[in-house]
Amino acid sequence: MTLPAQAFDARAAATALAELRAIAPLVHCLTNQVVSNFTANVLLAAGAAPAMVVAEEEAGDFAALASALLVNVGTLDRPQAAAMRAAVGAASTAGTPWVLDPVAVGALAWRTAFCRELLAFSPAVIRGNASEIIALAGGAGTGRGVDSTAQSDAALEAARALARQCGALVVVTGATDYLVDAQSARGIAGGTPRLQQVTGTGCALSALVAAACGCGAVRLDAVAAVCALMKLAGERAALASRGPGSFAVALLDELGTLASADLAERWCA
Ligand SMILES: Nc1ncnc2c1ncn2[C@@H]1O[C@H](COP(=O)(O)OP(=O)(O)O)[C@@H](O)[C@H]1O
Ligand SMILES: Cc1ncsc1CCOP(=O)(O)O
Ligand SMILES: [Mg+2]
Repeated sequence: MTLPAQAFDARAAATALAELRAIAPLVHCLTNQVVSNFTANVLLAAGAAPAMVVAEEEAGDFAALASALLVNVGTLDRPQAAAMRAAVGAASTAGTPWVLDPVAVGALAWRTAFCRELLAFSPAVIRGNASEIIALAGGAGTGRGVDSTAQSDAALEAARALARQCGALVVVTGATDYLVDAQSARGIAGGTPRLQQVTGTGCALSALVAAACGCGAVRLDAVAAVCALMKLAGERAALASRGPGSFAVALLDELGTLASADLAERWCA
């Protein structure tokens, strides 16, 4: 069975993006070594404030005072796992919303068990590619390292099961991004395959999702806003660049300069 997906509310998303830029949420990032700098720059470009506070001794304190927390297991090791446990525990106690990016879950047993352990601490959002979401929900791992071998619509049922299991909003990205909760699914089509040719766009999007969660009550519109923002910035950057290097630079420029009203213009009929 395939879940029917509704269109997202692009006008409400435009409003939510303007609010995010006004609030400039402080995002505590526990992320992987590959994408740390790029993630910080994406958050800054979009109007949020990044901070990578990584020591186990400090991660809990900072998670308690940040607007939101990102946990990304891309280059997970023992010290980082300890810092993540401290941060997620403190975030739960303090009411800081946190986002899980289950990079390469399904491909590797230790990180798969670790992410499943963290689900008990109620992430606000889980953002992953289709293979990761299918595997985290208990299906067979179909990924190729950090990349998906499945289309995002193939993960809709898994996303629904995961949302029901842990109460999170589940975001499955791909040619169409889907926002799935226990009751509904919303789709955002667009973007460009070029987004897959620069490492860290998915990871940076998860950080933007955390920023969206750090703007008050977790709202579907705010998460949709940052997904749409990445897609539209990618479309524009593809037109303004001549390869992966200039695309990455152009993407940051577009994330910073795109007007919130542009989201409504792009996706409203
Ligand atoms: N085929 C595609 N066409 C358009 N946009 C895509 C495509 N694949 C991925 N994206 C976009 O690239 C970004 C990263 O998504 P994805 O590649 O699924 O994550 P990950 O890097 O975690 O595997 C998202 O903004 C997503 O919408
Ligand atoms: C290449 C790589 N290896 C471990 S984490 C990572 C970055 C993955 O980034 P993304 O999932 O956003 O493409
Ligand atoms: Mg990727």
